[in-house]
Amino acid sequence: MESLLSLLAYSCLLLFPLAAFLCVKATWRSPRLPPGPLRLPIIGNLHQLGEHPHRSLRLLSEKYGSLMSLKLGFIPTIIVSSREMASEILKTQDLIFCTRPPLVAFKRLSYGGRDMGLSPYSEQWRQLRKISMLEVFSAKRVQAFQSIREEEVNTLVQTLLTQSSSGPVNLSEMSFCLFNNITTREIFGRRISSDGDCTSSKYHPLLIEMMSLLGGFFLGDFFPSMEWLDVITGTRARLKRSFLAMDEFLEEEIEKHIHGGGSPDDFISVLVGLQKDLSLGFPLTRDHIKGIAMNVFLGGSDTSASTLESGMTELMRNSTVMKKAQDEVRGLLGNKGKVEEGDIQQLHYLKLVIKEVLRLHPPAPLLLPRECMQDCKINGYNIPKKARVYINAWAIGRDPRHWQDPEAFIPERFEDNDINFKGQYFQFIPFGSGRRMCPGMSLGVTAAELALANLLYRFDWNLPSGMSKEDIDMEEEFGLVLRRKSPIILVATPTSFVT
Ligand code: HEM
Repeated sequence: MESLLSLLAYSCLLLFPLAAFLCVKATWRSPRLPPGPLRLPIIGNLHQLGEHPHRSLRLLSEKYGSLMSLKLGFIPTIIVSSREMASEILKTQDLIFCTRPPLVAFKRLSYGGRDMGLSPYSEQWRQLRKISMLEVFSAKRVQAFQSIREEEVNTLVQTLLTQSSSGPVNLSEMSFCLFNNITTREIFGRRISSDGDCTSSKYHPLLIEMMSLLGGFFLGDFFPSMEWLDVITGTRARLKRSFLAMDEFLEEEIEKHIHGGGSPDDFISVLVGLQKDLSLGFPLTRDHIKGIAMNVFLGGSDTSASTLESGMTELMRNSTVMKKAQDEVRGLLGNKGKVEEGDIQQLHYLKLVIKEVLRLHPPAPLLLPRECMQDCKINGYNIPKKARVYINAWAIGRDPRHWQDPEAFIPERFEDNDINFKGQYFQFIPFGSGRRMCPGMSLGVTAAELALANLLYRFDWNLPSGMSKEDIDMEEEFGLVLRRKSPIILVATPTSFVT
């Protein structure tokens, strides 16, 4: 009986994407579109809008305008694809839009609203964000982790030296491994895998599974009255299983820290220490600590890995840019042997390359969803309370009204202007903006810059034999975080600078 119900539920699920696709297509072609924002009677979720929702949504927005209003299941949903509208939502009316929707996975992974990244806006959330910004994500803490980043990048280089002699290397996997280790050392004071290899760690598949669940499809998110279907399809059980495995791991780590383990600077030590601080204004519970640790674990690895992976991919396609970036770092460092963080400030072109990577390949293409807290108007359009809001940073970064030759990889476009990704230039918002802006920006960018600089300084890079740059697969796989569909496999040749 149970398997029959599962079969029925899965058949329904298979029909949803089709229904969504047909509905979008049908309305798209309709000559009788209502004036104002487009209303599409669609069923399903963003993932059903085609394989690359950010791409499909851009096509739709080019046709119908920079603010689209959809009905996803029973949920009014707004998609914003212009700099002006993004500024309106993330700056002018940020207070109305700074909450997260109560998605099934968000509720579970936030410990029922006790974390920072996935919880709704509340006075308690405000306090938690304030404390985290001061104690966990501060410039002082970024500085304190310098040696972790340098050691881990050095481990990557050593792994590359060993593996490069026996053929092409999987740089996507290595980059994921690098940031996984940096992140876990920052949180727990220890890496969770052996040197250069994270695929053998039991937490590697867990992290992948959790990321997939975070960006995954739960019927309850679109048809709240049909949440029971997620039980039948098994997605709820999957979520519960992964959450409990992660929770057990976090519990063990916190216990170790309480009994003197970890390192004094790691996030868990800092948060456990803060529990004794009576001036916080609210009790910092173990669930809060686990919630923040979970945020960093999930938000810190994939995003930075995606930046490095996209960066190397673009450089392989653009040999002039690659040469210019390599000349810069090699010219500056000479025979020093390795790039350290103190050198990065002088690598101006490398910084432009990272900006261009984040413009064309923002690791979170639709940011994280927001929810409208009260009825309001955006540029004359009525937005209902509880509407779910996605900001298409991917499309905004490619908007021809603000970027010349937007699809081309040209780091020089950032040369003679102040445009940066710190949330003031709404044509370029890979980290979001406003109250919910990414707090890990400096941690992520500093590590990605250091890793890229070392890869360019210490190795020459080529495609595997028989492959030309036109063969590089630029397909991106959609999830909460953007990753390449095929890993980037390259031949690394150590230079004489390597020690
Ligand atoms: C290149 C690297 C990264 C990118 C592109 C990135 C991007 C983002 C984006 C787009 C958001 C949503 C912002 C919004 O809703 O307006 C976000 C939120 C967040 N990120 Fe990052 N991120 C990166 C690295 C990191 C790192 C390294 C950490 C932790 C160490 C981190 C932790 C978080 C957290 C906790 C939030 C939730 C903030 C909140 O809701 O208050 N991120 N990130």
